[in-house]
Amino acid sequence: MAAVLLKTENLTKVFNPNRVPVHALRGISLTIHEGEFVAISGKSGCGKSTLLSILGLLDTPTSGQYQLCGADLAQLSGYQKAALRNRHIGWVFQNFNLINDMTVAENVMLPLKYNQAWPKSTYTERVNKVLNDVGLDDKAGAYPSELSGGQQQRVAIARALITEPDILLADEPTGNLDSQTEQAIFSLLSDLHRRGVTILLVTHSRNLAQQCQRILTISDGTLVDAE
Ligand SMILES: Nc1ncnc2c1ncn2[C@@H]1O[C@H](COP(=O)(O)OP(=O)(O)OP(=O)(O)O)[C@@H](O)[C@H]1O
Repeated sequence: MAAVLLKTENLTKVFNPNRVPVHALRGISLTIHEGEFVAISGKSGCGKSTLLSILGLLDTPTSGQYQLCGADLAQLSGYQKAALRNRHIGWVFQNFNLINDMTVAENVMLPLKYNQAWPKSTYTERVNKVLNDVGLDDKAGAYPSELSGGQQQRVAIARALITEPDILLADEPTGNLDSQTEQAIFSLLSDLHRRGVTILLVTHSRNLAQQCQRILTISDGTLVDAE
């Protein structure tokens, strides 16, 4: 059995607890193992992004337990959580989040500067490798504005992969792309999964979710179905 990468028990998230409370998550318990490709699916507003933000250490739960790579998050300081995030998690967002006045290579290299694990002498080699992995080796010197949406998302995926994270968290990564480019980006994620990357994908698309190994369906902050 593959190792457990992340495990939650009874996670809740309440926004605006002192005004009009919004119960975004109402007790989510799940386990993700190394090597899985899992979709988080459900209607708009059901809590998908809130869950992913907590799993990716961009937000904290109101209550419940969360263990990432064996570490209990409740026991860690903000600094320790940031270190854990840099070491274990790669993020891909719907709107790419590239820095427009940096080249593709500079964007992709950025996470290495916040991660002590990689000596500076290896940066160029690593950038070339991940750009090759996403099929963009000829675009290292281009600026984001010179690329198509699909190419920009490939750059964002390369940037997420450069530190060899244990898990890739993708929040609607194809939400801004046409259907043909959506399928191409999904194929890239599938290919990365076949090469050993663990992926958690938030998607509205039932079609994409059904191409993953497992679907976690959320409704009104609750896990209703695990296929
Ligand atoms: N910062 C916030 N403050 C208050 N309420 C919030 C905040 N963020 C999210 N919510 C609420 O929490 C609920 C879950 O939101 P979330 O963004 O997780 O849903 P989602 O499933 O990702 O939706 P979508 O598919 O539309 O992106 C919604 O009711 C939303 O309005």
